[in-house]
Amino acid sequence: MRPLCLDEYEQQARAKLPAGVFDYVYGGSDDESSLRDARKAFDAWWLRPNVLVDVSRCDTSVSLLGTMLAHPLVVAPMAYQCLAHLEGEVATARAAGALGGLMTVSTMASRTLEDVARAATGPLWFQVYCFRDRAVTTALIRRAEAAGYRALVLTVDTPRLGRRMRDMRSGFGLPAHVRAANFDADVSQALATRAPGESGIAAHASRDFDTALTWEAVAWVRSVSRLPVLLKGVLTAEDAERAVAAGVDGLVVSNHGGRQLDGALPPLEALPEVVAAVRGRCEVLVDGGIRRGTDVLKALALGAKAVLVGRPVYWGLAAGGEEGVGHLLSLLREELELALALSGRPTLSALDGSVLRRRAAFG
Ligand SMILES: Cc1cc2nc3c(=O)[nH]c(=O)nc-3n(C[C@H](O)[C@H](O)[C@H](O)COP(=O)(O)O)c2cc1C
Ligand SMILES: CC(C)CC(=O)C(=O)O
Repeated sequence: MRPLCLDEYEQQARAKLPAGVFDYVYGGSDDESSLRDARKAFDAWWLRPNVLVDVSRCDTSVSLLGTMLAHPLVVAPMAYQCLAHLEGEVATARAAGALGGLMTVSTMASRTLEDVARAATGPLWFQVYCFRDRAVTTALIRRAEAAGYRALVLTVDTPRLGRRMRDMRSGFGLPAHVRAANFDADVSQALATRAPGESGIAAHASRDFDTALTWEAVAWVRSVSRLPVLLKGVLTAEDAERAVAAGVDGLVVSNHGGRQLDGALPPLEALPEVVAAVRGRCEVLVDGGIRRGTDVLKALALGAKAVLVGRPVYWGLAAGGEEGVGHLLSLLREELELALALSGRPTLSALDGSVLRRRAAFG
């Protein structure tokens, strides 16, 4: 039977993918406590529905940085999607666009950013990792501009890679048929499978990622491109304040899916302080642990304009390629629409703190 919810896609993917690939996607860093807590944070809120509201039509559409979208479910940037399906990011882009949504394409995609743009049926953002060699980053940004990407998402929580023990144990790296498609072959060689004990992903990151990244990089990215810039990986009011002062167009409240600093607070928990600090001066999005329509509803009620969905998209891709991602995203969109109806809030703009009650008062 076709999966009925996102977690059922995870089960299918677990059965289908090689164990090392499943672990790379599923896993977090160290003890994986941030990975678990991201989910638990949603349970800290109950919903307060209003009844006898006309919910015969519920509207999930939203405008993000000037682009109208049919729903607020943005595909998170995720590397190496050919690990899950031969078409990789191209299949994901087609599925996201068909449903009227937006996809963020990773610097470390396994299809070239131009291939993804050619196949895409909807808007794309380009996720930027800053490399030690700024010329490499500049060249990627120029290519993204030429290919029609609409914004740059600068990931700021990965100056060094978190210690992902699953990948170390399996000696995880890219199999021969998957490559870092935006780069020359030497990068894919650095990423190749290793002996158990060492991760190829970590080896590559420590070779090429800029460990000296500071706020200067934000000004630099803004100076090299006229595209809107979002920062991904902000978790505090003080960093949000600095980001706004630096002129960013958006923030993604994120702890990188629990794959970087283990013990970092759940993004949902960080969201209110970031929203309060931003005071409407830029867009605020959130990711981490979104698995149900009611999770999306809670994130929006706490002030996010949209959410990014990570691992579930990988599971949809593994289970059924473009069709799998399309069905998975439509399940989540339908769950969100039903959650709006049953909470008596027929539009996203009707969502605010009044739909939430902190569960700490319970037991
Ligand atoms: C397999 C995998 C690859 C990822 N690759 C990237 C990446 O290339 N760039 C990036 O900024 N974030 C990357 N992330 C983090 C996601 O963009 C996102 O922050 C996180 O997965 C959200 O949590 P969720 O998986 O619970 O939805 C990756 C996550 C996973 C699971
Ligand atoms: C290339 C990797 C650093 C991609 C990533 O961000 C991740 O695996 O979490």
